[in-house]
Amino acid sequence: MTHFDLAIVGSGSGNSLVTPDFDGKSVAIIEKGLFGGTCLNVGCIPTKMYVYAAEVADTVRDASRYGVDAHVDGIRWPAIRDRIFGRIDPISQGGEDYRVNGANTTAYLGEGRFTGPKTLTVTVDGREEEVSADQIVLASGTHAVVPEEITASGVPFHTSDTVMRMEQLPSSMVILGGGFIAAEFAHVFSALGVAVKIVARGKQLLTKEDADISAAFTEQAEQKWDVHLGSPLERAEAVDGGVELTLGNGTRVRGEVLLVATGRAPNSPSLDLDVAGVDTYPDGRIVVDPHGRTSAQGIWSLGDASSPYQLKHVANHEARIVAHNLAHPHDLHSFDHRFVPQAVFTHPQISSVGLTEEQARATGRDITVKVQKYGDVAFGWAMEDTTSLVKLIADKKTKLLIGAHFLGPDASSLIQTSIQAMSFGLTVPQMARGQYWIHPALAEVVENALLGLEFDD
Ligand SMILES: Cc1cc2nc3c(=O)[nH]c(=O)nc-3n(C[C@H](O)[C@H](O)[C@H](O)COP(=O)(O)OP(=O)(O)OC[C@H]3O[C@@H](n4cnc5c(N)ncnc54)[C@H](O)[C@@H]3O)c2cc1C
Ligand SMILES: NC(=O)c1ccc[n+]([C@@H]2O[C@H](COP(=O)([O-])OP(=O)(O)OC[C@H]3O[C@@H](n4cnc5c(N)ncnc54)[C@H](O)[C@@H]3O)[C@@H](O)[C@H]2O)c1
Repeated sequence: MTHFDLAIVGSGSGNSLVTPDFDGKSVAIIEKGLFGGTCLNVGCIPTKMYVYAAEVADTVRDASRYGVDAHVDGIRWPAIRDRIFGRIDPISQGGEDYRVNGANTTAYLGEGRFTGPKTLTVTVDGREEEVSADQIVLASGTHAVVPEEITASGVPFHTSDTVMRMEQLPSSMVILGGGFIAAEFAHVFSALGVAVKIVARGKQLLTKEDADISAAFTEQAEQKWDVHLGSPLERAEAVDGGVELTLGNGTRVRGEVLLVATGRAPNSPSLDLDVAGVDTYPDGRIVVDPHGRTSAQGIWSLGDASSPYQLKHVANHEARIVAHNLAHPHDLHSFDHRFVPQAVFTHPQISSVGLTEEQARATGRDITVKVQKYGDVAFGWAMEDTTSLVKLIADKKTKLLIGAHFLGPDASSLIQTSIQAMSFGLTVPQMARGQYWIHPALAEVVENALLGLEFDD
C-alpha cells in the first residue's frame, strides 16, 4: 500500500486540483480511460471542432443568399477527423506524461474502487495496487446510458464516445434522443452530408429549454431533418445495410448507422462507494455539501460525478472551489450555482441562463418578458435573418433579469452580458443605458430586448 497526501479519481477536471498548494506533497491520480477526461477527449472540445467544420460547410451552402455563388465540392471526413484528433490526442498524451513523470504526482492508469474507508485498489494492467490518502477527491464523471431495447437487441450502435472516430461517413444516421448530444450531432452530420433521422420520445426537441425556444428549434429541425417525436422506442433490429428502429406507434426508422444519445449517468457504481461511507442519490450522483464534501470525512467530489449540472464550466468552477478547500480547511469556499448558463452548439445555436418563462411564472413573481428578433436590428438585416430571437425575462419589482434565452447565431457568446448582469446584480435599466452598445453589432439585439422590458416606473 502506498500512502499519499491526496488521491484524485478522474483526470478530467480532477487533473486541475494539483495546484502549487500541493508542491512538496504527494498526489496520486487514478484514471481508467483517456487522460484528460470526457471534455477533452470525447466531449466539448472535439464536438465543437466538428461543429466549426459543419458551420463552414453550411456557410458555403448558404452563400448564394448574399449574392455570393459557392458550393461544397466535397467533405473529406478522414481529413476533418484526423485534424481534430491529431490536435487532441497529443494534448491528452502530454497531460498523462506530465503526471506520470511529475515531481510529486504518481499516475495510476487503471480503474479504482474503494476497498477501505480511505483506501482504493486500482487495477493496472491486471495487477492490483493499493492506494491510501489523507484526502480523496472523486472527479469520476459520467458515462453514456444506452437503453436496454438497444443493448438487448445486439444491434451495432455508436455513442458520443465512438461516433467522432468513425472510419467513414455513413449515408444516413438514426439518432436516438432529443437532448444536447442529439441536437449537436444532428447538426454536425447533416452539414457534412449525412441524412439525419432523429427519434425522440418527447413531444419536442430540447424540452428542458424555454418552451418558445424548444418550439422554434423543433420547427426548424423538422424542416432539415427527418424528426420522429412523441413515440417511445419499441425495438431495434439489424437490417440489410444498417439498423431499423420500430417505435410504439408502428413507425420504422432506418439508417446506416445508429447513434444513441439518451443521457449520461454517474460512474459512481463502479467505485464501491458504500465501502468508504460515501452517500449517493438514487440516480448515482454523489451527495456533496456546498463545499464539495461527501458524507465521508476527507472525501470530496466535484463535476459530473456529483453536480446537478453535467457541464464543463461547472466542473471547472467546482474544481477551483475544491482545490481551495483542500488546502484551506478553515476557510472553506462554496459552489456558486446561482446562474449556471448553458449552450447547445446545434443549428441554430441555443443558449440560456436562469429561469424559463414557465418557471418564472411558477415563482408567483410579477414578470416582464420581451422577445426580440435578430432580424429587427441592423446586423440582423445584414444577415437576412428571419428566425433568430432573444427572450429576456425580468422581475418587475427588482428590475433584475431572471432569465435569458437565445436562439440564433452566436447565441453562446451573446448571452454573456446577461450572465454578467445576473451574477453582479445589475438591473435592466443599468444594463441597457449604463453602458455603450457598439453599433451596429449583433449585440444590439440584447440592447433592444432590454429596452423592450416594461416596468411600472
Ligand atoms: C459529446 C459531449 C459533448 C459535450 N459538450 C459540452 C460542451 O460543449 N460544454 C460543456 O460545458 N459541457 C459539455 N459536455 C459535458 C462535459 O464534457 C462534462 O461536464 C465534463 O467533462 C465533466 O468533467 P468531469 O471532470 O466531472 O468528468 P470527466 O471529464 O468525465 O472525467 C471523469 C474521469 O474519471 C475517470 N474515471 C471514472 N471512474 C473511474 C474509476 N473508477 N477509476 C479511474 N478513473 C475513473 C473517467 O475515465 C474520466 O476520464 C459534453 C459532454 C459530451 C459527452
Ligand atoms: N453543449 C453542451 O454543453 C453539451 C453538449 C453535449 C452534452 N452535454 C452534457 O451531456 C449531457 C448528456 O447529453 P445527452 O444529450 O445524452 O442527454 P440529455 O439529457 O440532454 O438528453 C437525453 C435525451 O434522451 C432521451 N431519452 C432518455 N432515455 C431514453 C430512452 N430510453 N429512449 C429514448 N429516448 C430517451 C431524453 O428524453 C432526452 O431527449 C447533457 O445533459 C449535457 O449536460 C453538454
